[in-house]
Amino acid sequence: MAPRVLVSDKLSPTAVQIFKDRGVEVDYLPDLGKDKDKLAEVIGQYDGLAIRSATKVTEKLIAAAENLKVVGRAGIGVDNVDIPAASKRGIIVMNTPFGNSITTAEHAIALMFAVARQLPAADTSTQAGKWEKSKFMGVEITGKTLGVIGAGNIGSIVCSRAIGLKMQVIAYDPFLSKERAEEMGVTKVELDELLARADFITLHVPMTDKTRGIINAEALAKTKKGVRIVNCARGGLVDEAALAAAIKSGHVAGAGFDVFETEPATESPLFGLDNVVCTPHLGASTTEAQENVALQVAEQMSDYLVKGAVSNAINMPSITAEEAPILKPFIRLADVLGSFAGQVTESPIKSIEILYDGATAGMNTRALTSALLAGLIRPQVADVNMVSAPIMVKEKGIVLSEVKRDKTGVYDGYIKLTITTERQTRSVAGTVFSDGKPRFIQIKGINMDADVGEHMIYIANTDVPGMIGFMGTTLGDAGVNIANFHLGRDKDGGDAIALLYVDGLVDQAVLDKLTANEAIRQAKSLIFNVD
Ligand SMILES: NC(=O)c1ccc[n+]([C@@H]2O[C@H](COP(=O)([O-])OP(=O)(O)OC[C@H]3O[C@@H](n4cnc5c(N)ncnc54)[C@H](O)[C@@H]3O)[C@@H](O)[C@H]2O)c1
Ligand SMILES: O=C(O)[C@H](O)COP(=O)(O)O
Repeated sequence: MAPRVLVSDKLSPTAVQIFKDRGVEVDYLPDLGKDKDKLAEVIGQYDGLAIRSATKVTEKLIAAAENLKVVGRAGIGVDNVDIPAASKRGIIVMNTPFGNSITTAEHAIALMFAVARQLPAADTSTQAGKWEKSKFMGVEITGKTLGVIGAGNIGSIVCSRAIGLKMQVIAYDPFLSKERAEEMGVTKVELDELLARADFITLHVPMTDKTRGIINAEALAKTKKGVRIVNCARGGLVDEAALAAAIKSGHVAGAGFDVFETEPATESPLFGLDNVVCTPHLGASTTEAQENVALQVAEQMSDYLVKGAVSNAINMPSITAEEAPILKPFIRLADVLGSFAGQVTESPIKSIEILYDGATAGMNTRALTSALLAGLIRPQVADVNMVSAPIMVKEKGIVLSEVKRDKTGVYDGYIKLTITTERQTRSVAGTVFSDGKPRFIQIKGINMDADVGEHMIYIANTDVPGMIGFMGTTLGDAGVNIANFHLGRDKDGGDAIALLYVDGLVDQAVLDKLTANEAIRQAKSLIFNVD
């Protein structure tokens, strides 16, 4: 029987044709995404669901989706999909990472111009028969400083367009290396400097716990008087109420918003304010971008449903059916090693070296490297996947090297990741035991044997007596239950590390109590995907 796909948001007809051409039955019901009850009633009949941002793929919908195998997002952001819930049910979530980047960057530039020259208000006034020439005094863009928050796919295109407009471009992005910034012709700065210097600010970051409210009242207070702010990324990155207050006070001169805290946005503190230009999440809405993403999503979903090929999956590595059973646990290991390094590293990465020792050297190291890079970048870029991670690493100018060698030690095979940042070099190695589970076997050159839990604490300390007791008591007093406690120290006995497998996420206040002990240099809460 042919697989069945439901298209529940407005997609280019190209998608429907591709599904049909590839032997997939397709129902095109573009308004269904807005009716969650009706959608839940019918979703059980489908193998695939093709969406944009209107359909919310919630845990409840997934529970009703008995036959669903793949969700295809014709676009970039998958924040409307409950990925952990989908993963738990074995549903692959795919996106189309690059198809609408140019279009969205152009929309951000368009909003910047619209705000600089008050175009919508001037248009309304002129068409109303008024001729208010002196009311609509604008500002030039040439020579002004543009602060770009997030210099990834879209942000970097905005940078290049702004440079073409003769703007000075400064960028804040923890994952942007100085070399890549130089190559792009932009100056890498910290957030506070960007806020203080920018005449225009534009946001191009994903929505994560770190970026939610990145422009809040406190950040706005650090901006230059007369700043204009554009948000074409995700609603909630900017605190709309705080921005509205700053516009009313005259501190912020204008704002261009395509995305809102609640969408569809029927009300917002920004609505009705002078020199606020709003569009209804139109960033990706051009004929070209919609053709790109529709074509790509239909091809990817059909390839999966008909041939079992996986590409651009957020929650699943791309591997063939034959190699899957052997590779899968090592893919998990690679992801865990990358994720460990990504979570403990706080400065831009300059180079990555991956050593494949013994059995791992003979495996599909491309897939392993992609999984490792996805794990490494995920703490900064939530929507990264195995396909987009290597491209992102390349675009960021990070030097990547792989070394393969014959078995050298007691393990049949292991993977070692060494990353060099502007501040230090850090390494982590791991293997897979016969139970199929990943283990950390070395961190910073210190041997250990630690299994991987969903919630862990990493502690780096000086090797002095009493540390185990101190850690145990501090965590015990805070009600943190320790499932497993792994220790290691270097040969000379100077440095020690501990990896604790705990029952849940540990508050920063508890970690601060640990680092208050002068023997503890770093205490970090880590989360791993253990599915
Ligand atoms: N308005 C629209 O219709 C529309 C269309 C497409 C994409 N988007 C949104 O645009 C945003 C950017 O998309 P993209 O494809 O460029 O993503 P991307 O992953 O290529 O780039 C995001 C960049 O943000 C950086 N970053 C992550 N955390 C950061 C932080 N805390 N501070 C500063 N920088 C940080 C990353 O290092 C990365 O370089 C996403 O939120 C996406 O969902 C909106
Ligand atoms: O993340 C994206 O790709 C954009 O937000 C576009 O969303 P849309 O497909 O609903 O226009």
